[in-house]
Amino acid sequence: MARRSSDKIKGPWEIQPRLEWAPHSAEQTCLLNIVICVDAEVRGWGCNSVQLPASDAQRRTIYALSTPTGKAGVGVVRISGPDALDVWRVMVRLHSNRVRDPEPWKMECCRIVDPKTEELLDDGLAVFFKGPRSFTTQDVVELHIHSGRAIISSILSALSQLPYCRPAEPGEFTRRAFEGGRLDLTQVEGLKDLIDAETESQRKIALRAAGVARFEELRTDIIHCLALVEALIDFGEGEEIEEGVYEQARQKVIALHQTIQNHLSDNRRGEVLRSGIRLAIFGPPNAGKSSLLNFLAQREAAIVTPIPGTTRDILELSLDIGGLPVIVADTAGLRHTEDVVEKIGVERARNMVQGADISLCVLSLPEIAQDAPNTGDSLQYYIPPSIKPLVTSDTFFLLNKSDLAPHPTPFDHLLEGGGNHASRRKDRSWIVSLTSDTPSSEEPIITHARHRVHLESALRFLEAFLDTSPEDVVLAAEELRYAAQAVGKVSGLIDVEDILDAVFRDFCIGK
Ligand SMILES: Nc1nc2c(ncn2[C@@H]2O[C@H](COP(=O)(O)OP(=O)(O)OP(=O)(O)O)[C@@H](O)[C@H]2O)c(=O)[nH]1
Ligand SMILES: [K+]
Ligand SMILES: [Mg+2]
Repeated sequence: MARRSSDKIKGPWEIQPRLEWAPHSAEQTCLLNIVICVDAEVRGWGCNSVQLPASDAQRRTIYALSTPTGKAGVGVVRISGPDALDVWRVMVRLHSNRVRDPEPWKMECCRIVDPKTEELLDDGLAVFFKGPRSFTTQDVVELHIHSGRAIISSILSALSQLPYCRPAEPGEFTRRAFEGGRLDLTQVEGLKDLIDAETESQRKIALRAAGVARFEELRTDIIHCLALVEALIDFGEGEEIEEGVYEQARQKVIALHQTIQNHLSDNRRGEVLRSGIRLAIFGPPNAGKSSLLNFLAQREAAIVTPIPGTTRDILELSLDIGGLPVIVADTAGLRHTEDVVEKIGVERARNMVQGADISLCVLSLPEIAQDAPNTGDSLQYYIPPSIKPLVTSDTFFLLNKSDLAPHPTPFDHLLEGGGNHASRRKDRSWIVSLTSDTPSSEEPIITHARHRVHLESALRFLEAFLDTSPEDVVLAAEELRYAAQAVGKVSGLIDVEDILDAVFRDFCIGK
């Protein structure tokens, strides 16, 4: 049974996987709803921004297999660059046998041939996307072929013989799309995450990033404020410009400041969802930690024996729990020991627990029940001394081996009631349901540490604007310009002047 040491769960979001753990017999099923809440101060989120190859000055034509290698119905070879049409001319033979250039954006049945020998490589489909109306904004040819190892390699090697073509680097098609203005940086990151997304929630977050460029909206809003202030510099209130313009800008900035602050106080949900939650299983020896890990993994990943001190090193597994990526670590049982190897294991276990986002302490219910004669006492009196220093308000407890415990146990009161508490079922199974009081706030938009850094800097510039006296219009405008640039860095667009011109023209209609 898992139970949080504090009643209220502060975390803003939750996982609600339903674990049905019945290591010993079907009758003693232990149903467990773990709700994992991650608090603001999670540690160690690295910046995982996309690594793209260096810019290709010559913009040569590149090619690659765009679908996974291996046996499949269809594989797609993509060719992008100024010579894509030449590739078509030397390798694609239309079934109609008519010699003509492709009709753009139309799928055509064709034979794909070796450019030198005219030898047939495969029968398939081909389509020509005329730039800039293509993914990369360049001319693109796609060859839809039968996806077999031999066919794929014959087509790729035919392409490699063409002097004007070279194999694409990882991410290079996307890079060209970005450089062609087709995607902004957040969309590129979203696309990469989408390809990498292993679990459902990650997929959703990635889709969101790829679809909505929310940062662009923010930036445009800041630029609107800037336009208002710039208008004052150029014309001066009361003359050609209506009264109260500065105040209008101020109010907008206050609202924007709030919006950005809300995004920043998302407790890093977006980043956590992307990189996975680190869950450490710990507790005294023989409590059943490795059994729990094996249950979660649905396989015998860790060695389980009745001998205390079985696990020594840390065993980490990446799991998908309720659609969230969770990195679960099994650790050595915590106890004082003179054994050199076990000692190191215990030290590693402590460090792991301290570095984890969530820790789950497994205790043997019969063992702690032995020392707990009084019903109604809090669990914390019975936590073994070796465990206590690692227990925080965010530690979950799992009271294991309930099948061996006396009935009633001194801890039944902890497990009664519903909602945020645990409840006990009549059939000796247990349900613990810990749900967050705080409804999940808005969808997170910050999925990379890089976004956070720029948003924080934008926030500081907006604050500086609000602190500037309206007399100092020029200085105030400068702060807004910096704020827009900071947000612009998220999407990789910093051409503030261009947008400013456009917005400014609109704003000054007739003045
Ligand atoms: N009866 C009963 N036995 C259990 C339960 N869970 C685990 N065990 C047994 O308890 C023993 C210890 O289990 P492990 O999973 O190795 O315990 P551990 O906490 O990983 O132990 P160390 O790695 O030595 O610290 C094994 O014999 C398990 O089969 C349970 O719920 N009920
Ligand atoms: K053991
Ligand atoms: Mg173990």
